[in-house]
Amino acid sequence: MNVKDLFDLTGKTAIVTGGGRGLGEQMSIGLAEAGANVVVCSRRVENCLAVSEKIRELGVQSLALKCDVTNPDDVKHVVHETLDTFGKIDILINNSGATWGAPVLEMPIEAWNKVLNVNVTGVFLMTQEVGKHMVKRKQGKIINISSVAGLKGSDPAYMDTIGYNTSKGAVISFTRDLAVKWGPYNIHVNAIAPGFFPTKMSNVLIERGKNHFLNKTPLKRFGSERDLKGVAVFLASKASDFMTGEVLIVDGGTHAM
Ligand SMILES: NC(=O)c1ccc[n+]([C@@H]2O[C@H](COP(=O)([O-])OP(=O)(O)OC[C@H]3O[C@@H](n4cnc5c(N)ncnc54)[C@H](O)[C@@H]3O)[C@@H](O)[C@H]2O)c1
Ligand SMILES: O=C(O)[C@H](O)[C@@H](O)[C@H](O)[C@H](O)CO
Repeated sequence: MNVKDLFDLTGKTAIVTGGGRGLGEQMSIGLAEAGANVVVCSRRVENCLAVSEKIRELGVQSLALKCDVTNPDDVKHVVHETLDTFGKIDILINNSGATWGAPVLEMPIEAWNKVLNVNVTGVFLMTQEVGKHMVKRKQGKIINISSVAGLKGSDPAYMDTIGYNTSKGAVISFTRDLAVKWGPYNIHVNAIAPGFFPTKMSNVLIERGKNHFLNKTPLKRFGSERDLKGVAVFLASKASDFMTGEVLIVDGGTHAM
């Protein structure tokens, strides 16, 4: 198969959670540029509508749906609407995420539960619902957004995020175990561990420790809009058909240091 065909997503259907802004928006656009129809969902449907509009301008179809990934009814609704409109789901990107900064001894249980709920339970709920369809069809690509923070501890002067780091480590364990369980169903489950990308979530950290983080990044810059979408397209496409249970680190070399 020609390499361009390996990366082609024409006719595929993708769901991206938290697709209304930040990295989710960038990856949604990337999948659409590669030919996929994309369902953009998030808590705020206004953001999703704007991203859907951009996607339709690329000549593919898009739906914008409200979805809190911690709410099983919302998750079911997204899967139902997607199947109703497109008849199948080929790709799921579990991108929604939340964080909370507090020293361990001061971390409120409510914040801990919220972070774990969105970042871990949300990934589970969405995967379970989409998986019912993918397992039956014996086809699927699931991409979970972890973080470099899930692979190592962070400097508390800049990132005191015990719940976040824990949740992103859990996303990697979830990815590996599910890859083993669903490999026989021809479902590929991989994770991406991004380093620092300026978004609403990370801007406060970047303001606090720009030089600190740049010093810890061999490529001496933060991730940009073009740095993640190609990786997402790769993991969503035939080009990665012999990969599952893998974590791709996209961090300018931070983890290598
Ligand atoms: N920006 C970075 O440097 C960086 C690095 C590593 C990993 N990540 C991860 O990338 C993902 C996207 O983050 P981002 O940087 O674009 O930040 P962001 O805050 O712009 O995006 C987070 C998205 O998650 C959605 N979300 C939050 N709670 C939700 C819920 N309960 N239900 C549904 N959607 C919900 C938000 O609406 C938003 O669309 C997150 O999982 C984050 O942990 C980001
Ligand atoms: O939002 C995130 O997940 C952060 O950007 C982390 O991934 C940092 O890059 C890392 O922890 C630096 O030490």
